[in-house]
Amino acid sequence: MLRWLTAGESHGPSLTAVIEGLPAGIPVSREDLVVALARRRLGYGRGARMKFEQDEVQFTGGVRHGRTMGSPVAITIANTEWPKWETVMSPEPVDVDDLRAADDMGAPKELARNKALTRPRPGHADLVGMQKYGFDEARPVLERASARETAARVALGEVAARFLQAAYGIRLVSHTVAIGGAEVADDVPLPDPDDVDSLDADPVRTLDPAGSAAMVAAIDAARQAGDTLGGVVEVIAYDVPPGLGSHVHWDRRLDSRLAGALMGIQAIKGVEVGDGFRTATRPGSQAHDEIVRQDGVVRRTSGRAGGTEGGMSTGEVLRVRAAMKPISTVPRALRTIDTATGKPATAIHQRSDVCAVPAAGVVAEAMVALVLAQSCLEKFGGDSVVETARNHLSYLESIPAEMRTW
Ligand SMILES: Cc1cc2nc3c(=O)[nH]c(=O)nc-3n(C[C@H](O)[C@H](O)[C@H](O)COP(=O)(O)O)c2cc1C
Ligand SMILES: C=C(O[C@@H]1CC(C(=O)O)=C[C@@H](OP(=O)(O)O)[C@H]1O)C(=O)O
Repeated sequence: MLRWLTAGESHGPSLTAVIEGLPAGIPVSREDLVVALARRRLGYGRGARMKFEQDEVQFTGGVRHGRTMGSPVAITIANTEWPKWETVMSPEPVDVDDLRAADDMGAPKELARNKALTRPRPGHADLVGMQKYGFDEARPVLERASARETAARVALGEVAARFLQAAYGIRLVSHTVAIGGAEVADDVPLPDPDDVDSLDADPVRTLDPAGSAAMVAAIDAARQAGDTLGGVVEVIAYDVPPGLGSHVHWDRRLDSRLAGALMGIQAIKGVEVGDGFRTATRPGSQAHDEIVRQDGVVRRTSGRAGGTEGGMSTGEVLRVRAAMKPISTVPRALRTIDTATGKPATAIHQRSDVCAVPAAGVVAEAMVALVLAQSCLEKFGGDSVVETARNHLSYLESIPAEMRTW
């Protein structure tokens, strides 16, 4: 069983990620993680932190001489700003009243970080987190609700992606399909996983120049208006074998696991598998992917289902989308209450992103990689890359020639 966990706060000393159940022999290096984390920091509309955040990453377990050993893989990502937050986020007891009193007496800005955050932001975890955990301010909630945590998931996802490629030849890519009201054109070809550099070179990670320009303009307009934007990202996986997941039980369905993993990303409010909600508007004759024999192999005439049927991968291109709500720290602050007094107030506004949709695509790609790695290991097992790759091949060879899609 493949399982993973992350820990760490947005302004704590570091993030920690552990993944257990990966086979031995996956080629992966610190440099791979550095590149993956740099991709997550990209994207037009991100805030100041992404300009200086270094994501100082290292393996602290499970990898030796560039290969996994089959033991839990542990990763640490240091937070660049930790020295400024050492007191506010100190794990040791501090006299909070003293610190807050210093703030009230006009302390320099770095000390004013201690101020109680009592004006919860609509759309963030602040208010309900305070109610649930019994806090009198939002700091202990927002520190973990923050999408800083997604850096840890991207690092784990990179290890999973290296595994998928080395063992089964599966490759993944993500791109942005909409920001605010601006969308990519319908006829733009799917991105090539072997050329992510072209995607990453685009300010919003899309291959449609007109769509990209419209999205950048939308972000500029939102910034000028003191507003924020959400959007839609798509993840595509190529060369996924048929039969991952299962129709026999709800929690074994691949589509259910993918949806759960994508909804588990901060601010994601909708998931589509294949054409998803658009399929619901079509008649059955135009909703499914017809099965034909072409050039001696089984083919689908379209990819509307997004590569799953009956909760299993079909062997076609896997395609899932996630819809992100606009950033909830809105500069033109929304109405809230001050939880210290109960009186009306405007929500706290601190440094924040205007739009983080391009980064959410990189996070979504990581989550899909993790789910696929888990599903592949359930299907093929194996304690080494060589063993699981052999099991994969023998399964494919067991499928009768009349049913093969390759
Ligand atoms: C990559 C990424 C970056 C984000 N950046 C911010 C940000 O700068 N400010 C903010 O208020 N929310 C940001 N968010 C969204 C919050 O984390 C999210 O709104 C919050 O966790 C509440 O969303 P939820 O209701 O889905 O949990 C970001 C989300 C992602 C995925
Ligand atoms: C730190 C990251 O994203 C953060 C996500 C986030 C939020 O509220 O989710 C708020 C901001 O944090 P800060 O207040 O420190 O600038 C973003 O920068 C990151 O992605 O690494």
